[in-house]
Amino acid sequence: MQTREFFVSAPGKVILHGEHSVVHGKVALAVSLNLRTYLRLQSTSSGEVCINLPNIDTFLSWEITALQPLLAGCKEQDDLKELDADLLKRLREFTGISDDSIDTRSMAVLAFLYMYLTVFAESLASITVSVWSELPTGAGLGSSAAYNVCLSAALLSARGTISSPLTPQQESARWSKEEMELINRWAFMGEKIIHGNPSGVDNAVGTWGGFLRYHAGNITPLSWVPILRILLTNTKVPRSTKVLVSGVKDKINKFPSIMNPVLESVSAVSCTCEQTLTEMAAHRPSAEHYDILEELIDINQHHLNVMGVGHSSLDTLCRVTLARGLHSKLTGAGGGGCGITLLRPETDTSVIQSTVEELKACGFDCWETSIGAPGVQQHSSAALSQDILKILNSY
Ligand SMILES: Nc1ncnc2c1ncn2[C@@H]1O[C@H](COP(=O)(O)OP(=O)(O)OP(=O)(O)O)[C@@H](O)[C@H]1O
Ligand SMILES: C[C@@](O)(CCO)CC(=O)[O-]
Ligand SMILES: [Mg+2]
Repeated sequence: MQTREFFVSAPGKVILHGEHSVVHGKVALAVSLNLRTYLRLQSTSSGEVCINLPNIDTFLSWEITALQPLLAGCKEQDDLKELDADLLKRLREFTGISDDSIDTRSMAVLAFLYMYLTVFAESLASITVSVWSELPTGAGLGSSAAYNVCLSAALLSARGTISSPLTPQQESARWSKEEMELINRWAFMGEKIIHGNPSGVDNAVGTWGGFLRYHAGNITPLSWVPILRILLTNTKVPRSTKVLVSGVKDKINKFPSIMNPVLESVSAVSCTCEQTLTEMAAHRPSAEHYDILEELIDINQHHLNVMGVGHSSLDTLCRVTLARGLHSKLTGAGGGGCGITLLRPETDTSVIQSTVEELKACGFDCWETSIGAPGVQQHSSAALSQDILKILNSY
């Protein structure tokens, strides 16, 4: 390992349509956000692996010699489809993290240690990894995926499995298509640890960035989309993607003939939305196009409520925005967390301001966001803001 210091970042995401249904093989539309997770990796000579996660107040280190026995009997990870269940079991015993834990810190530590051990299986390296994010943790904006994509890119580069694409002249650089595919596949392993049964859409957006259609593992970038204005609201109600995803699965198993048509209908919403966006990009976006997008948002929000992933805070968001003619739905796993509101080009600034004020008065965070940010990148320290550097360099 030659790397002495290494910076990477990956974006969060919003799902426009298809959350939960996408776990069951249906179509989703998702887009990257301008909020990112940043990671600094340093090679050290301490004989330890250290992880600093200031967002979740977690600072831990382990002796490499204590971790080495966990790898005994480990198989080579070539297909990256399934987790190594025996290694995960040993890791859970080692860390004292139970199978049913959804604790924020435990999940982050388990995902890190699993990825570290499997990437560096041949020779465990002495490194310090620090991660800090602009994304709210566990709020539906893909914080887990951005975390896993950063870990995957940094660990694979430090190990030499993929290149370090940054040249001395560059501030930011991206990996080749093949390398990004590998980053995405390893990040998916981390998502499996944190989510239980992820579809892969979140790590795909974190890796590739931009606007994507995701269907049963197939990723199609959508380059022909109009510029959409979106208001993001964080209800600040905590929830766990893992619990919500498993709740939907239970409902499908209990009422297959009722739930399967709902999933199918959400898939049709995604496809109709994609068709409408393509038309909007090809011609001038019209009021009728926006009417369709708004109706699709309403239909999907009702479906998500049927799946059991709504929350009274999200009902409040929908009610407050609808009183001003704006349409909202939850985004990500739901159960609280974040919602999106579509702004029409003609929506008056005063309407947006009063909506934001009323939502803030409900105790929510609310801001107009910008979408379509680049996917995972390597950075020079000069590319990062002083604030971010200060946080990452303080460990
Ligand atoms: N900045 C971070 N530092 C450490 N751990 C993080 C960070 N961001 C996310 N995580 C890990 O990811 C978990 C949150 O994942 P979860 O999937 O529940 O929410 P999300 O990814 O924000 O939302 P969604 O999956 O609905 O988009 C946290 O509990 C923590 O384990
Ligand atoms: C709820 C879900 O559909 C999206 C979470 O952002 C889960 C997944 O796709 O893995
Ligand atoms: Mg997540």
